[in-house]
Amino acid sequence: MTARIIDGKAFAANLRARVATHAAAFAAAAGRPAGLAVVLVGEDAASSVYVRSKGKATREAGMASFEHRLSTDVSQDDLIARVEQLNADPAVDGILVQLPLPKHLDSDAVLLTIDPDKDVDGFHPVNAGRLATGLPGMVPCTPYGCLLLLRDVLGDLSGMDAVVVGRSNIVGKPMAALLTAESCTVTIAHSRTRDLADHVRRADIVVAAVGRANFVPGDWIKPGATVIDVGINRTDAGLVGDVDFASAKEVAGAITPVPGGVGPMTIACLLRNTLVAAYRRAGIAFDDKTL
Ligand SMILES: Nc1nc(=O)c2c([nH]1)NC[C@@H]1CN(c3ccc(C(=O)N[C@@H](CCC(=O)O)C(=O)O)cc3)C=[N+]21
Repeated sequence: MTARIIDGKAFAANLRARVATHAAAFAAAAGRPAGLAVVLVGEDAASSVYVRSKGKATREAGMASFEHRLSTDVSQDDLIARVEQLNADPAVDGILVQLPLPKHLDSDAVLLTIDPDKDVDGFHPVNAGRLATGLPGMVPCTPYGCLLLLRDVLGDLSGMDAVVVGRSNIVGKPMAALLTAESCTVTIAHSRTRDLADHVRRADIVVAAVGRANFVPGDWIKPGATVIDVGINRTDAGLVGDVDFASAKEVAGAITPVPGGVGPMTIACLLRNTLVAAYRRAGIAFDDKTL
């Protein structure tokens, strides 16, 4: 059996087009476009490219993009002052502080400063708590993008066995919370998990987010399972995921490629979250389940 390759790039393009339609309606209703502010500290080349492509996607969706570039040696106080300025700015609906930050900065303290209702990354502990308790809030972009792909492939996820490999606050933990809310039976596996292969072999859904190239081999995958690969690892062989794609695609029912899988969904969901934040802040009704 050879797996269906899940086209995250096409799905994300479709989602961005739908966001653009709603963003135009928002601008007409609110008398201003939805706005996303991205704060980039330092000159890291990869981050710079990434921030530029986010700005482009934001404008293409009919939203305002505000880029704030700060010097590598910016002080903690000055960075926090910048975030507070964006919290107070009525034209800004979403704030994203590009991670990782230079080592002299305390990213937890910076993330705590972001107004939770403008926290389009969903990284603020208030949003983690809202997600864990089923309250409306901002959901982290990458796990939400994974969920949209899973629903598209599988429909109702209720009762399925899911394994999330990786327990980060950015992907693993919120992914597990989302799958639990979909009534999956969720296992969170990590570097200390015993008999990891056995856990993965039981899973109808495998989400790999460990940050290690080709970490999950095909012979761990249950035949027909749906495999979502969150990893983006730069190797001599190019960009590869956390799943060994060549062997896994021979066993899985469906699998995301790297690149072209989860990555493009992350950006599309960032735009989606910015629109949701804009509607909530403006007090205009919007059914965010349609996005
Ligand atoms: N506050 C914050 N929020 C983030 O969401 C955030 C961040 N910081 N720091 C960096 C990481 C990385 N990240 C990616 C998003 C999309 C692709 C993406 O679209 N990748 C494409 C192309 C990859 C390529 O060719 O380089 C793909 O997978 O097909 C990659 C990486 C978001 N991040």
